[in-house]
Amino acid sequence: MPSDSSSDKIKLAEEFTQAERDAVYKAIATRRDVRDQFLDVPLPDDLIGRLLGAAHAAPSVGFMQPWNFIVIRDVQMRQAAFEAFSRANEEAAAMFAPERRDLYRSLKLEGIRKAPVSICVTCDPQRAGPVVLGRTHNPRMDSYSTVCAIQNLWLAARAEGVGVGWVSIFRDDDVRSLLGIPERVEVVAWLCLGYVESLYTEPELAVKGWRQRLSLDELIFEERWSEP
Ligand SMILES: Cc1cc2c(cc1C)N(C[C@H](O)[C@H](O)[C@H](O)COP(=O)(O)O)c1[nH]c(=O)[nH]c(=O)c1N2
Repeated sequence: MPSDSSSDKIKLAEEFTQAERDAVYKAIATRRDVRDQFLDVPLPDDLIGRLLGAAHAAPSVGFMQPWNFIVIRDVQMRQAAFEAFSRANEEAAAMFAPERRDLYRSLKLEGIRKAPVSICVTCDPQRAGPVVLGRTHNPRMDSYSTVCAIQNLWLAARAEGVGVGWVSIFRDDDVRSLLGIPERVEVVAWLCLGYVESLYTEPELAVKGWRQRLSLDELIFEERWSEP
């Protein structure tokens, strides 16, 4: 006989039709990071609102909800962010071994000016006071929570036909001063959003020979860490 808790689980599974389950996995499998495929078409405010609603529904440590979302449409702001990216990207290129550098330089790693909207996602470590349920022994849990919000937004955007690109090639201070973000607040992500003409079916970095997807089987351990 199944225990009460396992029959409850089975009931919960019935709340999604097979088509709804398929849709969730489809969004996960076909979500891509978008750099260059953005269309010059504005995103409606209500759509942006739904995406932010999805982000705000994310789990967070101690229900801290440490995120803020700075919505940036202004062309000059996006141009300034692009210039900050370009400076950081030059520094980044120099860090790769010479044989990788040309390939690195050939990659398009942002869509800041092409995408009509950027959203900077931040994390306020003071949102819920000095002691937070679940964060007592690892303060990074607030950043992890914010990343959960970003992933929710990213998947919801895929279902809405909106591309998202995460740009992290910035000096932190450049983004902070551009957007007036206080020192205590962490800059977690600069996201570029827009309708897209098409999406890669595989990660663009894999298609362009930068790095391939790892085998999942090799990443799963049974019971204990067991590196070969
Ligand atoms: C935290 C973080 C930061 C970045 C990224 C992702 C994440 C999670 N990615 C996107 C990344 O390259 C991409 O997710 C992988 O290559 C896998 O491709 P898909 O997302 O499956 O298309 C990314 N891409 C890019 O072109 N410029 C960037 O600065 C970043 N930064």
